[in-house]
Amino acid sequence: MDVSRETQERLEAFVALLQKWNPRINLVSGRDIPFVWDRHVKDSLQIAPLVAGVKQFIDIGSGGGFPGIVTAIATNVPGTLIESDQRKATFLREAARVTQAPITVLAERIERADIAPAPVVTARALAALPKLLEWTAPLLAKGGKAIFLKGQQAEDELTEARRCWHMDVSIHPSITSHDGVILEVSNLDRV
Ligand SMILES: C[S@@+](CC[C@H](N)C(=O)[O-])C[C@H]1O[C@@H](n2cnc3c(N)ncnc32)[C@H](O)[C@@H]1O
Repeated sequence: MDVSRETQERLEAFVALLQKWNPRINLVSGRDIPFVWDRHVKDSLQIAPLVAGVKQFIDIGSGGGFPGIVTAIATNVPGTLIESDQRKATFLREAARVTQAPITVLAERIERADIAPAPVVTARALAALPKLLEWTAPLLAKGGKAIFLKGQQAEDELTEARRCWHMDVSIHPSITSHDGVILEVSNLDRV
């Protein structure tokens, strides 16, 4: 995905910070450190076109900032990143300061988050779809959509989730992982 030079520089500053902090906090697997750009940044960048143009987004279980920080940098859409691990939350705040990403960090458990719903909720590598939807529903504004980066179990998780939820789902193939998909979920409602 093409990004502007300014975005590229902000993303590079983010990756440099993550590489500096990772030995202390384990934001991503140590084995991934040489491949952060391909495995994590590019993977997260894929959802930028799906988020661009909305007023705000919420990213749940943000960890080291994937996709939350990358999305905020690439789109300049303001985001709230919910991450219960205090050390990771501190990292995310520092990443926002260094990169000028327009984010707010909520160092709280998702199920306790008391914030206004947003038109987009994102998540990556957090939980199976039924649990993700439980967490997402209260945070999603009416008419909004959820965007989940999922692995090869996505089809099975969708089957399971449809027992409890009505929803429309667009499935986009991942360009960074041959068995990964991006689920775009709208019209979410309990069965
Ligand atoms: C496997 S990591 C994935 C992080 C990131 N989204 C990524 O793709 O690299 C899951 C993250 O979600 C956070 N998390 C898990 N359950 C949570 C909850 N109930 N509330 C807030 N954060 C949670 C964990 O602390 C962890 O940082």
